[in-house]
Amino acid sequence: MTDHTDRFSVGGRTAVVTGASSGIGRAIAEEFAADGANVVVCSREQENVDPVAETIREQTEERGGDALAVECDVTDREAVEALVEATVEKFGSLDVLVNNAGASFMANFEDISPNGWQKILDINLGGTYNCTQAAEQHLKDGGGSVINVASVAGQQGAPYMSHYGAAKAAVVNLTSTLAFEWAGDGVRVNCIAPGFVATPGLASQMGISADDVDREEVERRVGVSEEIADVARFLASDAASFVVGETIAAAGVPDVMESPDV
Ligand SMILES: CCCCCCC/C=C/C(=O)SCCNC(=O)CCNC(=O)[C@H](O)C(C)(C)COP(=O)(O)OP(=O)(O)OC[C@H]1O[C@@H](n2cnc3c(N)ncnc32)[C@H](O)[C@@H]1OP(=O)(O)O
Ligand SMILES: NC(=O)C1=CN([C@@H]2O[C@H](COP(=O)(O)OP(=O)(O)OC[C@H]3O[C@@H](n4cnc5c(N)ncnc54)[C@H](OP(=O)(O)O)[C@@H]3O)[C@@H](O)[C@H]2O)C=CC1
Repeated sequence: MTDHTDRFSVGGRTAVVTGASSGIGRAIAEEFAADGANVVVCSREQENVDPVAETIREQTEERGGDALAVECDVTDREAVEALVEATVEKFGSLDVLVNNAGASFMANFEDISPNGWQKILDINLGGTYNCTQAAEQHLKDGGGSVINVASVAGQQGAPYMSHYGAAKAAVVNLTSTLAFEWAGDGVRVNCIAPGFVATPGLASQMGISADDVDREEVERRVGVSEEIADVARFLASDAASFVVGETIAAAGVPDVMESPDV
């Protein structure tokens, strides 16, 4: 009989999680490590990821998972290549790549400057391109998996996020296209499209602190990072062996379902 516990596990794998100093990326790294994975956590500032790796090492000592913190701006190709090298040097493989690093600001389309537009495309789409290309050979060597973090804003219109929505829509398309190209090499490429998730990043866009995200909203239609991490762990595990090129929305109950009067 199939051991379902093992099929849902990512234990023993090595995962790189970009943008892991905060929010969703941090939760994914912590969840993978708690399940026995080795995780490489990266962000633009070494001092932001060092405490994450430290906490993970303390919490997962008995499970066998380990953590490495690497400073890496995903828009910097050389830094991304160094990230991949550091991963393989430390852990011997790169089995799972989570392209989570992302950013946005809210603005009317007509107020977005060329630099602002390019910046959002570079982080969200360019970063995914850089990391995935740099990791290619290692992913193919081990029959690995890529998990992109897009957004519901990349699947439908979302006001004041035209730059971000366009970038994330491209990530969704890249997911399904690359899944075709790499399926023959045993690499699965999938994507998660979160709705609103209470993170420091979302709060800063809204001009508030993460603790001030409305509790009632949290229970109703704003998720928490761990709910995205659960989906990521499923996609990285053998339980998702037949899931290829998909974008899974994790966005709670849509507004239209809010008040069914029945
Ligand atoms: C139905 C939809 C449901 C789903 C919705 C999902 C919503 C989720 C969104 C998220 O992704 S939240 C998590 C991501 N985290 C963040 O976005 C972090 C917060 N943002 C930032 O840290 C910054 O804003 C930034 C995006 C990283 C940019 O900062 P940076 O210091 O790198 O660049 P700047 O030099 O400040 O700006 C570059 C360029 O952009 C213009 N710009 C910046 N903010 C605005 C703005 N609010 N309005 C208009 N333009 C803006 C800025 O002016 C610069 O352009 P130039 O002036 O040089 O032309
Ligand atoms: N929160 C939400 O409502 C939603 C989020 N998403 C997506 O989920 C992902 C994570 O978002 P969230 O956790 O909210 O964001 P946060 O802003 O809380 O975290 C973003 C992370 O990315 C890192 N980062 C930013 N720019 C770069 C870069 N150029 N290179 C490397 N790391 C970088 C930040 O670290 P540092 O500052 O230390 O570099 C931080 O660790 C993003 O892709 C976002 O678009 C999608 C839909 C909804």
